[in-house]
Amino acid sequence: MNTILAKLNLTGFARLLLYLRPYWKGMAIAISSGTLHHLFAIAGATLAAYLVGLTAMGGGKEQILSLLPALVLLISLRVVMYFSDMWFAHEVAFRILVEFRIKIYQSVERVSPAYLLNRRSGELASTLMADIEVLEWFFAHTAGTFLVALLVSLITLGLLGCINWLLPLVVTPWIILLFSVPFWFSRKADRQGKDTREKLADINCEAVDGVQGLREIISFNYERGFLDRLRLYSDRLGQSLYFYGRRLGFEGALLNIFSSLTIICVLGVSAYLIVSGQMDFSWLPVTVILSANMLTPVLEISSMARNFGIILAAAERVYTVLEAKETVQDGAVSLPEGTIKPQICFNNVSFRYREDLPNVLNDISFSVGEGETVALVGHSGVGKTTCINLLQRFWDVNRGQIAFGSMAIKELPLDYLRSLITMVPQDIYLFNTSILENIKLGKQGASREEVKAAAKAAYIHDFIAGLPEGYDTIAGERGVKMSGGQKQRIAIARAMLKNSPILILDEALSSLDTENERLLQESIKNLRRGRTTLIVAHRLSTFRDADKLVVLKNGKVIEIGSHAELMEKRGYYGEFVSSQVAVSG
Ligand SMILES: Nc1ncnc2c1ncn2[C@@H]1O[C@H](COP(=O)(O)OP(=O)(O)OP(=O)(O)O)[C@@H](O)[C@H]1O
Repeated sequence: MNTILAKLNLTGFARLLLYLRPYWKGMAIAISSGTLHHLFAIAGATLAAYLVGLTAMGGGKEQILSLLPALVLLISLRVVMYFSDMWFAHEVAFRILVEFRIKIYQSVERVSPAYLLNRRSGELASTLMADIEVLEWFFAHTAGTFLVALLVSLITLGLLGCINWLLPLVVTPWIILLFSVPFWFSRKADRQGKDTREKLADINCEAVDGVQGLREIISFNYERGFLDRLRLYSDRLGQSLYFYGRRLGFEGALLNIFSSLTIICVLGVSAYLIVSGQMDFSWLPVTVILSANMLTPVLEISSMARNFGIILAAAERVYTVLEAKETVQDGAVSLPEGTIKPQICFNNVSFRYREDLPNVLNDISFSVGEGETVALVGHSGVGKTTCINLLQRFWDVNRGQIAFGSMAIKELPLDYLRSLITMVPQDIYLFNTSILENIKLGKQGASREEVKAAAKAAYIHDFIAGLPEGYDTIAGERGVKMSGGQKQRIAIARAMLKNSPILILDEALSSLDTENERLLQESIKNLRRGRTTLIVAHRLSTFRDADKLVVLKNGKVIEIGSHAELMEKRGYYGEFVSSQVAVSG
């Protein structure tokens, strides 16, 4: 759907309207109910006006009483139709918004993590929540209302024509004028709408930053500085909204003037028709009521159209996420024949993050044999994390190849590739659900017993069992209720359950206390058993334990060998270890 929309290059509203297609039945009911609601309202008011005219002209009591039930019926029908209009229009709108939210989330997943690295979480949150919310105006109150206004205007003009042909002739230009007012300012409205959405996203970004960095803000006494920033962004939003509101006010004033002039013209023409004997006086209230009621949906749509700028800007921001391009293409559709050898081979790999940036990796080659543990070693920024990003195909190499045995990873379906790899990152994310569910992320259908076995192997079972609610304890948002070491061991239990042949460990930079460190090392040892493991290593204890070390410098592999071999060589690695020992103490 997204690619079709992009190919057709349909602009703003036409693209939004395409999303209504699957809901055409609900929309048809909403539009019919909306039209009937307005028509019953007009008919009721017209009948009431006619009765007033009749009474003023000294009409018969029986005739007036005989028309009263019809008036009650029209008012009741109007209420029922209003209810049905609101119900169906909102039902359709909210179903589309749910679909949009899911689609956006799927799009973010599809293009992650490269996409997320270039965007602030507040900006994405703003699109996911606020921008989508704005689209509700369009789906619930604009698309159908526009058709209703058009239908009601045409029907009412016909009715006025039945009273006298001059009346629709006078009213039509005003209706066209009222419809067209928002379009006179559409360029300005689009520009202002875009600006306010951007300013709103900026302030959302700041707010999210403030919540995420609250600990730093408090511990560095940055409250005042942060509040100043927040005020600055609020002022910018306020200024943008001021200009937006000023235009809205001006358009609103024009709409008011034109609608008043419409009624005055109708009154003037009616007076002329009565004086010239072309219309009976009893029709005067009817013509006024008819034209006033006809203006209601027209003004509704014109008022809505004044917000088109914001709606379009929100829609554009939603499309930007929906149509974001994947950094890597999932070319392969079928699984490879035979089994994949869990042997990692980097063959002359070169890579840069962007065309305009220098290479991060330069012609690097190394391999990790089946069941072997290899540690990537080197100073900060040398490209260790980049290697593991490329292995998971978050980005594709610019030159060379990464393969499992002889099978290039590019030839594997992405889902399959990622099912072969388990990553234990530095920064562990625990969801705000039970510890059981958090561990089960590794294997969603796992039984309680399987989860317990994994937790035991990760040396975290005793800790969990000691909690008042055991495995059903809520881990807390971002896992705040646990220590760093405990979170890491939960992540290791997760990885145990996933049971993939290839393991990537991004070793945490900070050291743990002795007991936690011992438990962590034991659990990692269990996890590594029988798996091909690539570690981004920071600690000497990890370098020593690895079967092989790949030493990186300036994006190049400069030494490969075991700790003992490299120490004996007294080359770059020897110097690196000495610097590490010096730093640690
Ligand atoms: N998304 C990105 N866009 C542009 N440059 C990046 C990106 N990610 C990393 N880099 C750059 O690539 C280089 C290698 O980064 P990488 O994270 O791989 O280093 P590292 O060896 O893992 O460092 P550390 O030990 O500090 O984690 C660095 O110069 C970094 O600034």
